[in-house]
Amino acid sequence: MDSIFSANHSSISCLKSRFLETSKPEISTSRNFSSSSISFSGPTSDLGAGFSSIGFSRGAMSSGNGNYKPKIVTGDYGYVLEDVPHLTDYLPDLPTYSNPLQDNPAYSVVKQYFVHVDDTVPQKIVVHKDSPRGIHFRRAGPRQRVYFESDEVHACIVTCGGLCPGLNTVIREIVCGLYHMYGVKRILGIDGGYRGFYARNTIPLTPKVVNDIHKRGGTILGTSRGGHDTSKIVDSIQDRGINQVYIIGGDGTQKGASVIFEEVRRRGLKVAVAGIPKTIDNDIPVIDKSFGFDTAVEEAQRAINAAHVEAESIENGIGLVKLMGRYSGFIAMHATLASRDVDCCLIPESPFYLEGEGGLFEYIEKCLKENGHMVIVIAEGAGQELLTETMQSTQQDASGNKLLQDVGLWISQKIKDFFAKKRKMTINLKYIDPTYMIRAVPSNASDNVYCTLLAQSAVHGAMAGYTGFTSGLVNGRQTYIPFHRITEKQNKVVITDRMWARLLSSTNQPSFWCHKDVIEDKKEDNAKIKEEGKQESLLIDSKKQADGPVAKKEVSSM
Ligand SMILES: Nc1ncnc2c1ncn2[C@@H]1O[C@H](COP(=O)(O)OP(=O)(O)O)[C@@H](O)[C@H]1O
Ligand SMILES: O=P(O)(O)OC[C@H]1O[C@](O)(COP(=O)(O)O)[C@@H](O)[C@@H]1O
Ligand SMILES: [Mg+2]
Repeated sequence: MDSIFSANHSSISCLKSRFLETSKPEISTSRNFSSSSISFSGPTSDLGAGFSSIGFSRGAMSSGNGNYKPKIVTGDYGYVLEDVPHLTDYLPDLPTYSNPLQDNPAYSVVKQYFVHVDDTVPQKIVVHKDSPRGIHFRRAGPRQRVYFESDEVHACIVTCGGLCPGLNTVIREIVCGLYHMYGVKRILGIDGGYRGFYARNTIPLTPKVVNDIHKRGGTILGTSRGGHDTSKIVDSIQDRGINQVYIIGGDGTQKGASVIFEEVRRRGLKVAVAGIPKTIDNDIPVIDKSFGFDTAVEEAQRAINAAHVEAESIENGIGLVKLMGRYSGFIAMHATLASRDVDCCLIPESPFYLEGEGGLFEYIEKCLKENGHMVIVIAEGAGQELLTETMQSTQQDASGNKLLQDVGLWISQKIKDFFAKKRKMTINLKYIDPTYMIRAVPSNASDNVYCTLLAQSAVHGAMAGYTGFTSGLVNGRQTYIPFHRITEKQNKVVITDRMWARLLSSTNQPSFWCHKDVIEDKKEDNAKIKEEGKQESLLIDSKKQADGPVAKKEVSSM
């Protein structure tokens, strides 16, 4: 549990009711439809027996989360479900329909068509005998009852932010999923990212239109940064009569999706807002990994191979490859681990230094002496703190992301200068920058399968009336994750984790860490783990307090 979680006792609303997905949700919570301070409690159809829900407020919400109060359900043994919003949270009287998948010949052999409403997926799977069961997310998949009739649905899809392999596959599978599984015929593509909602024409999408697009890189819808104007976007959604919005994009995009959801809810619209997380940098938290990441790592191998061939063919050859990773070095780390030809991997999370004992130059010299060549992989965000003040950029892109200087060029120059001036040694450095090549390719086979699952999960979720969620893989299972969990922080390589140790032992590079730093960091980690444990018990205690005698009576009357 995050330390920024703080219980808000006044917003606690108890809800105990046996769930039956076949029945219309019973609403037993207080709701305030006109204001944004709704105390969210899930539709009873989505709560398992014996669980209760509790409204929580976050002390520090990331931008785009407005007044949203996380929807928390607690159970025995420290079980916590971070649930996603549902349309019935603010539109309690929505009718339900039986899921058309029941009549779909493709699914007729499936033993169990529908995901059990009680199915949730744990965030932590490594546990001890006495560990509380911890945080869970709702399992994704088709539900027995849906909240939209097929011909009522008017869906739209938008792609935002930087490119990533697999965008077209996700678009294709949303269209085909809606069309073939749910009989939805009206699907629009929004042209060129968020601003396309109000500044461009739309693109009608059918299975025929999207049939072959997964074989192409990029996004057939186009993308952009900036241009998020919430009221214009929601006006456009309302004016066009759109009632399902599929938003594919990274952390910035999901923040944008979160404020769209807030505005839709404030206006009381029957519009499901579903996110599909996209990030080549793999910097979105909670999920196992992002789609396109494997493809990018695979594509990076080509650049690393080229660097290796160049380096080993010439005396004192150094092959330097710059890979993407603004704040997170996952691509560089995985590409290095996959390649085995890399002697040094530099990422934003692991500060390094150039000169002196244990520094980069000393290590390069050692590699050249021992092997006659070496390969270095550097993530674009690595070593930014080493650039001189004049080199450090204050510029931002249209979305407000910091624009980085080319660390690859900078470090190439530094290495050349050092060996020429200080060692009077001739080195041959070849700098390869495949940045855009690794994200402009079509997704590989495993990413295609992953994209399909993410897209279909999003479709099942929206049809089932869930909203304000991102579809994501958690411990190998498809889940629905509330937006705030995706946007509140960035996923980063933890250099005190075993994965980074594996990398260090594979490259034999220096850690650039002194013993004291390691101890300090471990202390910090332990303190964090303790704090997390404390927060989880706090959540459960306040839940028990909130239940009190009234809740007990409700339980016994079930
Ligand atoms: N805090 C935010 N609130 C609303 N919209 C945002 C926010 N941050 C980014 N966006 C919008 O999301 C879109 C994509 O963001 P960007 O950071 O460029 O890419 P990514 O989603 O891949 O991280 C842009 O159109 C941007 O305007
Ligand atoms: O030149 P662009 O399109 O701004 O993209 C460059 C940036 O995009 C990224 O791939 C990440 O982009 P997103 O945040 O859109 O996922 C970074 O690694 C890189 O710095
Ligand atoms: Mg981003």
